[in-house]
Amino acid sequence: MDPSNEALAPSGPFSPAEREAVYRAIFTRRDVRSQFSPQPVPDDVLARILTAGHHAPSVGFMQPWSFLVLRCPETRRKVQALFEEANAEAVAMFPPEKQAQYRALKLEGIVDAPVNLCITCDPDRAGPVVLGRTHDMAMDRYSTVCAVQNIWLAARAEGVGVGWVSIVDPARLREALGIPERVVPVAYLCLGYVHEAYARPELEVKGWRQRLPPEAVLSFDGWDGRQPGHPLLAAMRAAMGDAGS
Ligand SMILES: Cc1cc2c(cc1C)N(C[C@H](O)[C@H](O)[C@H](O)COP(=O)(O)O)c1[nH]c(=O)[nH]c(=O)c1N2
Repeated sequence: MDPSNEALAPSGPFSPAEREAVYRAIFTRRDVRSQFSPQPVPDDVLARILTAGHHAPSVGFMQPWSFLVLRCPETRRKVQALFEEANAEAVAMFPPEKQAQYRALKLEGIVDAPVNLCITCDPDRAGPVVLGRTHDMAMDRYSTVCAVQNIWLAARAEGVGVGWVSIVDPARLREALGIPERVVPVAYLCLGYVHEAYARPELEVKGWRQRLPPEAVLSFDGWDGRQPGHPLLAAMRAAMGDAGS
């Protein structure tokens, strides 16, 4: 018998209530920009959230992430200034008729949120040849994003909102935080307790963009395999209706 079999543990479905809780976290998770309470996020709560991140899947079990916890107001003000600069460039990239709407959006909560996280990816964490990264070097970044998603969902369950800010020049962010050249800043997140949040994405509420219907994202047996009458589409539509977001 394979001795590693002894490490197996039962892995059946969750109870209905547990399953509901997981889906509730998924469907009520929001990108938060404006509703942060200044109430500090205690270390034990942050530890649970970060541990969820550290238990994400990763290519070759590489665990390429680092979690930089940023509480110092001065550091966050520096990043806020980087955002302001990048955002002024960003607005000019949109068609003229979208620029006023873009300007009216609040796209970060860097100093409003009591804690920020910068989540980085170290491509050298597990040596030059990594199981599973042999044919696509981007797999380490994808793994880091899995950690981000775990953090986002765990935070939701804790009543902590998360906002991802990507309107920052990555090289300047690296410099501001003393991140080595080889390390990639993947995500900059603002975290804080929230007492209310949008039921649907804020960009949808504010008319920027709508959630796509299932037929826009589903195909069968290849890229072009559209099947408009497929029962999976109707079932997904119903599930999206139940999710209400
Ligand atoms: C990689 C990445 C990067 C960003 C985002 C998300 C992700 C995944 N989002 C949040 C984004 O706008 C939001 O997720 C969608 O609008 C959907 O809304 P919910 O997350 O469902 O609330 C985001 N939001 C924002 O206000 N400023 C930003 O710079 C970014 N950047």
